[in-house]
Amino acid sequence: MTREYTIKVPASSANIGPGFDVLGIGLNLYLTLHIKINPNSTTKEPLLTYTGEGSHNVPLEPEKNLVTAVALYVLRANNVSDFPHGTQIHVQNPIPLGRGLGSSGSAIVAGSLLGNVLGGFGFSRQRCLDYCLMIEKHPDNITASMMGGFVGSFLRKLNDSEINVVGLPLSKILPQHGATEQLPSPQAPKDLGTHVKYNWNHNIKCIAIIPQFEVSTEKSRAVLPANYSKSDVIFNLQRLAVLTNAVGQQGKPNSELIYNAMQDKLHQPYRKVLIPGLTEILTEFTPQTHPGLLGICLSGAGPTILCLADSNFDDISKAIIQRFKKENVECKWLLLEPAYEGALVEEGSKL
Ligand SMILES: Nc1ncnc2c1ncn2[C@@H]1O[C@H](COP(=O)(O)OP(=O)(O)O)[C@@H](O)[C@H]1O
Ligand SMILES: N[C@@H](CCOP(=O)(O)O)C(=O)O
Repeated sequence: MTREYTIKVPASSANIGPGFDVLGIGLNLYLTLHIKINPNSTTKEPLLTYTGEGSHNVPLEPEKNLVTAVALYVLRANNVSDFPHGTQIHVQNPIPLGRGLGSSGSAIVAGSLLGNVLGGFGFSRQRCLDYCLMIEKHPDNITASMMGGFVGSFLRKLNDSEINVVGLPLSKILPQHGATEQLPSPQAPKDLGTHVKYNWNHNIKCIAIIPQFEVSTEKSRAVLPANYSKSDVIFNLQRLAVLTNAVGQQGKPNSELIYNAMQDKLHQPYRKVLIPGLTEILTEFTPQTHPGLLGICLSGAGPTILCLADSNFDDISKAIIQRFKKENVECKWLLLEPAYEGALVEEGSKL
């Protein structure tokens, strides 16, 4: 019998200022997969189609495309060598690539859920997250996309053999396109990620101001220092602790508290070399200069700017877009809110 599924995975904004590699918010902008499996089909290769952001340059070969490569990894790690015959997958992607809105994290989460569905493994979301962590290594964006809401997460302490497995390069984890012989796919250790969901005041919306240029997460991590001073680490830890409570307080959000708790010394100052006007924008826009603004930070690895706000969304966005124009950077903007439920897998599809 033909089986059909839909997988919906939220975008994310990671870090939220002080929570580098720790905090993330799932956002209501969804990467969606429509899947149909016709077991009577003799077609061996899956048919992958794609619309939306990245449609001109995302590869469609199953071993090269990030979504299907991750699905294949999950299948092979669980002794299923290939996609079921007659698999069709249509990807609809509204998440801009390389902008700090977690496009790759969402693709990895979608891929792990796809592998789970195709293999009929019945894994929990927590277990699917283990496979994502094998690939993404930092938990903030994938945990937000998988679990939804405003989350804090860490990777648990690993023993020596687990360190060797989790530390494997992607070339030893993901299938290699065109390789005559595939290496065995390493099994993911269990319960790698631990997370908590914080409260969120539903009056707080998320404005994403999205520059029209890409910064790869890899490049944006490469500009960070190997070590930090004690005072900078303490600066972030103090704000992180306050922020996780401040945005969950009910009633009128406390803009002074949130704004100050979103300051960071661990990643944003170093990433200014990749994003024209970053430091100026983060300091010039405050709740005093722009009423309604509650806090401002770099979204993920950038270049998107995330503003938390409870009113005047249009004015705040247009002012930041104007400021970016001075740096010859064009932007678009989206008014988003947390995707409280996280990733969803439903029976039935539009294929
Ligand atoms: N839906 C998708 N399908 C396939 N590949 C994707 C998809 N989304 C993102 N990617 C891959 O991830 C890359 C962007 O990842 P990254 O540099 O981490 O930026 P981001 O901040 O958007 O996650 C893209 O260039 C592409 O290779
Ligand atoms: N903590 C990571 C988050 C990367 O998120 P992305 O949305 O840019 O993929 C980092 O800051 O490098």
